[in-house]
Amino acid sequence: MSSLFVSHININAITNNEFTYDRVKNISDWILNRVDLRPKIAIVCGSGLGGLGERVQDARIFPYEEIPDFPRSTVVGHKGNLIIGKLNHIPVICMQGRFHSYEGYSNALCTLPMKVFKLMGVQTVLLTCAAGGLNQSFKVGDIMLIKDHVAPLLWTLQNPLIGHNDERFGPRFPACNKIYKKNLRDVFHGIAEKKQIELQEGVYSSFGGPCYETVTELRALLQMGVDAVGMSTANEALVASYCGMNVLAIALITNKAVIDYDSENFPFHEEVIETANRRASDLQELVIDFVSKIN
Ligand SMILES: O=P(O)(O)O[C@@H]1C[C@H](O)[C@@H](CO)O1
Ligand SMILES: Nc1nc2[nH]cnc2c(=O)[nH]1
Repeated sequence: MSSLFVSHININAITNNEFTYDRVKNISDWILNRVDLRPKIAIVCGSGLGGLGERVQDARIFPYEEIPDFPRSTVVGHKGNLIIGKLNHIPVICMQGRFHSYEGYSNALCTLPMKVFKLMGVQTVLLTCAAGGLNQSFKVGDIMLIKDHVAPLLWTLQNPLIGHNDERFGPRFPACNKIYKKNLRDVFHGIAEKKQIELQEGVYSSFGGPCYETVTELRALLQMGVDAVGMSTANEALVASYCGMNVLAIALITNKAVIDYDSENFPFHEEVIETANRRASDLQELVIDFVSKIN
């Protein structure tokens, strides 16, 4: 049996037909029956950013493999734990590791946790990710608030909302011009200013991976106004917003996207993890303050 196997669920199912309301409710009830806390804030830790999970106090830790119908994490830098506890006395649910389409999961499966959060009563989802910096004024280690996305996979049958639509999750035709909430970005800017941590804001683009981009792809994205590139987050933001939850998304610029055909530089995952580890503590401090502010 493959380690990717998830009981009953076809991990390659392109449409969300596999993820009925009852099935998602079953997962959410399984979790709620094991904890007293009722978090209103969910946090997803991106590549190398799982250290935030270790800051959660009074933590109940559920390895993904224990949760019924939940996918497994297979990527270095993604531990694969769902953690429920408190950050600065505020109840939170934290994913120490996310799911990517390059792991062999459909986007419908990658975004299943957003629907679980919705049924658990979560109101705000804070997504973090590692990304390559395309904006030439960005430096490795910069923290960028995502204000919008360009996600070609979501233009295809890999859109996680394709399939049956259950209005208890959200509308058939969701608007996408206000996915990343401005009021939450404003709060986050205020916190960063107080802590004197420089913050960028920009457009994130995500691809399925696992390969990084070609020079020409990156140049085209630059022309479209993209500031950073990754392999996740846009799908989760879409589904969280569709489910009526507020979204704040943060990309850590872990490497420079190479837009020079003759450059000897190239992106690699160890650099991504190393930068994430180096900048983890600033990001954690910002997130912990943010959680207290919006609760
Ligand atoms: O899970 P995120 O989006 O933070 O991780 C990015 C995308 C790939 O998983 C990995 C590539 O280095 O980093
Ligand atoms: N697609 C993509 N994902 C990343 N994740 C971290 N860095 C990068 C990058 O340069 N490109």
